[in-house]
Amino acid sequence: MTVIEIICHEEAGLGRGREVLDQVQSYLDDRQQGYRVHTTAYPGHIFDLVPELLDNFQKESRLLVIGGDGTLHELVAVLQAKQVDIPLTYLPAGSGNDFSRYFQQDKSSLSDYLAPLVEERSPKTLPIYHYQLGQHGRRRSLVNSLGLGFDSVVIEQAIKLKESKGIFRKTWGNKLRYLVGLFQSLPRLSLFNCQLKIDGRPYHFDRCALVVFMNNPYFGGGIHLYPLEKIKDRQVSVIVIHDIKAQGILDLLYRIFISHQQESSPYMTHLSGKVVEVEINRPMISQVDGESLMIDQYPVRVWQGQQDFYL
Ligand SMILES: Nc1ncnc2c1ncn2[C@@H]1O[C@H](COP(=O)(O)OP(=O)(O)OP(=O)(O)O)[C@@H](O)[C@H]1O
Repeated sequence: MTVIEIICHEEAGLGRGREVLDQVQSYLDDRQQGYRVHTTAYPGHIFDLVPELLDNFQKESRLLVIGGDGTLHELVAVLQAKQVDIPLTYLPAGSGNDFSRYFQQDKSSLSDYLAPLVEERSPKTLPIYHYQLGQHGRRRSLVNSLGLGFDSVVIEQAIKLKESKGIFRKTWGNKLRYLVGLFQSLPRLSLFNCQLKIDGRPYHFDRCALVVFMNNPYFGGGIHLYPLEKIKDRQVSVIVIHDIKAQGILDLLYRIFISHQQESSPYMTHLSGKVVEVEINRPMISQVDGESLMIDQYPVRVWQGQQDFYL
C-alpha cells in the first residue's frame, strides 16, 4: 500500500503551512490513505531530514511537500544532488508561491493538487535549472530564479518588512512588501558591468542593475518581471537590466507594474540558450528562489534540468 511521506514547513506563509497540513490530513484520512508527517524544525532541516527518509524509501512511497518556494527549492536541491528520480507533489503554502503561480496555474482546490497523487496518475516532467559557481563548483539546482544584483537587495528588505509588525505581516502583502522594499533600497542601487556567454557567444552589458536567470516569469511573490513565452525545451532564459540612469528606473517600473511592455524597453534584454554564463568582476549579493546568497566565484553557469511532479 502506498505511504505518503509529507514534508511540511508549518510556519511557511506566516502559519499557512499548518492550515494546509490539517486540510491535507483530513483529505487523506477520508480516503483511508496512509501517510507520515515530517515537519521542519529549523532552517535547512530538509537537508538532514530527506536523506534519512530516502534511506527507508520503498517502491510504494511517495513524497508530498507543503511550504513556500524556499521549502520546495530545498527539497528539489536535495533530490537533484543525490540524483534520485522521485516525483513530487507540491502544495503551496508560502506568501509568494511563484512556482505554483506559473506551473500549477490550473489548480485551485485541494483535490486539484492531491488527486494526481492519490489516483496514481503518471507524473509530468517540469523544467528546473542547474547552476554552477566557478569552474569547479558543484552542480546545484533551483526551481524559479537566480538573480544577481538589485533584486536580492530588495528581497532582503522585503523580508525585513515581513518580520516587522502591522500591514507588512499580512500574507497578501507580498507585492506591497516588494514595492516598498524596492523604493527603500533605491539609495543602495549599485551598478555593474557584466559579460555573458550564450552557447559560447559573448555579450557585454554596462551599468547593469540586475542579471536574472528565469525559469518562471514571476518573481518576488507574483511580480511579472518579463513575459517569457512558454519555457522552451532545454533553454535557459536570462534577463539583463542595463544602461540604467534615473529615468531608466522610472521607465522600468512603469513597464513592469503598469503597461506590461517590457519587451520594447531599451533597458531590458532577454536572451536564451542551452548554456548561459555570466561573469562580473566583483562579488555580488544574489538570490536563489528568494533566499540570499553571496556569489564570489565566476562564471556562474546555468543550464536546464528536469524534475518530475504529480500535477
Ligand atoms: N521550523 C522552521 N523555522 C524557521 N525556518 C524554517 C523552518 N522550517 C523551514 N525553515 C526555512 O524557512 C525558509 C523559507 O521557507 P518557505 O519558503 O517554505 O516559507 P516562506 O518564506 O514563508 O514562504 P515564501 O517564500 O513564499 O514567503 C526555508 O529556507 C527553510 O529552510
